[in-house]
Amino acid sequence: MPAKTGKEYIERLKKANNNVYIHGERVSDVTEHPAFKNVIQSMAKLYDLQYEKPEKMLYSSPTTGNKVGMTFLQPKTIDDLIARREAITEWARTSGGLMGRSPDYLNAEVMAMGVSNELFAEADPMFAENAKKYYEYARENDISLTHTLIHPQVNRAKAQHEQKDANVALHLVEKKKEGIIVDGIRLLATQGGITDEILVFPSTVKKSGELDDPYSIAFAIPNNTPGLKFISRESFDYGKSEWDHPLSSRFEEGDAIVSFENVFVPWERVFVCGNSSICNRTFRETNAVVHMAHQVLAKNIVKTEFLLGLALSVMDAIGIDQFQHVQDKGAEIMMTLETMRSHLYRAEHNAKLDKWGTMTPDYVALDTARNWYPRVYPRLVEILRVLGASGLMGIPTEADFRNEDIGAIIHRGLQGKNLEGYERVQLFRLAWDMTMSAFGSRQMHYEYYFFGDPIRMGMAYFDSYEKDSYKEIIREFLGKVNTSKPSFV
Ligand SMILES: Cc1cc2nc3c(=O)[nH]c(=O)nc-3n(C[C@H](O)[C@H](O)[C@H](O)COP(=O)(O)OP(=O)(O)OC[C@H]3O[C@@H](n4cnc5c(N)ncnc54)[C@H](O)[C@@H]3O)c2cc1C
Repeated sequence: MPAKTGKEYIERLKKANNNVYIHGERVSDVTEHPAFKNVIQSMAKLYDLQYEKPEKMLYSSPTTGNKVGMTFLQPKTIDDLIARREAITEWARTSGGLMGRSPDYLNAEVMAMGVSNELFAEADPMFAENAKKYYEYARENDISLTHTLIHPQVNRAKAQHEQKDANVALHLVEKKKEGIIVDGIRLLATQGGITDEILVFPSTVKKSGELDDPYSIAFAIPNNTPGLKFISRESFDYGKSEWDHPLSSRFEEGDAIVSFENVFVPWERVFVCGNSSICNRTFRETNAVVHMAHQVLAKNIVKTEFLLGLALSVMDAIGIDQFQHVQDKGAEIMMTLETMRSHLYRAEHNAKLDKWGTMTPDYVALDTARNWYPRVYPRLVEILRVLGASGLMGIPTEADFRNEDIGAIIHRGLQGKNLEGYERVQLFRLAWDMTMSAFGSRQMHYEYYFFGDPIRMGMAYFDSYEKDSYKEIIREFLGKVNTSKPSFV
């Protein structure tokens, strides 16, 4: 099957009738429900874009010759890497980088695990074959994916097997002839229920010991598998117009708790079965984390461009761009953007073929970028908030502008240096939705926790960083100091 269109994406969701709950109710059709229908339209536009720009968004499948999504490509050259990133960028631009879980993120994971599947074979060659076949299946059917990596936050001081109710977290219940039975809760599936399938994988950061083997599983199943429930948090899409809520009304992806009640997973969909050692190494040894970080960096560059454009427009609108601290804050965003671009350039141009023949970006560049952005993004949001000041609260709605009594008053009273009131408020509503609305606050939280807990990610970064050569510089420097050690020390 060739890459899907937006219409096909929506039809599949309707047909699947995933078990989604929100605001205390079972959703009968996510494609029509106010909490999901708008983001589903945005997702559909991504799939349509594949056919609007086929030269950029599609390539010929190596197995069927069908035109499949470029974001599934196994890059074999630096040009391939760049082509895949350009497709990622094209998708990200449709939302200013605000759809964090557009399908390319998990397409990169599925690709990497599918082609670098040796690790899964350590337990049984069948698991490696499963990963390979799943990549082909996802690519050929343009499967949209959600994923869940985290155990519930019960008691973080204890391993899963030590929890007072050790059956809360998703765990292996039984191995059967045809597959496995799993039961329990996993967090937190962004786009849960508005995608075709779910990937269950270990955390990218947290490591487990052998006693947590029953919790150490990886598999992929359709989102309408019996026993699977997506329990969504309340929606931040309040059904407002695009003028009022320019981001929340289109890009509110939703986050869901995922409940598995004795769910059956056929063996052909299992990649890791009760093996903490393999789980601990999955993301790094398959290079999945590298290809996912490449997608994330490309997306975050688009997001930073969007934020910079917004900050500069706010400066223009209220005539603050000549003030020193305002320029300095603008420079901070610019330097962030340029640093991210440098990481991307280094990642792509220092890429090397891995042992499976995949052109793999420079991991140090990407690891640095993925550790750094969660730290800097809250600052970028703060800058926009500080520059916007009262303008982020003086934001009447579109309906106010249409009201005969007050429309003309606010149109005049809220004019800017270069904009009329209606246009200035529209701009500031965008800045508010990016920073302070429920949607904007979630974006900040999301970026902070995107790849895992930044504190533990930072510890892992510190641990894996090559340090000896730097200590050697100091040893050598001190060794050249012209002195002689006293005989008594
Ligand atoms: C908006 C949003 C969307 C998300 N979407 C997804 C998704 O689509 N799929 C998915 O799988 N996950 C998703 N997540 C979850 C995300 O992966 C986690 O939030 C992240 O990995 C951190 O884990 P946690 O939330 O369990 O935090 P916890 O591990 O519970 O940490 C809570 C706090 O305690 C501290 N802490 C806990 N344990 C330790 C320790 N051992 N050492 C030091 N400090 C510790 C942390 O530093 C942190 O400050 C999402 C999260 C958010 C906020």
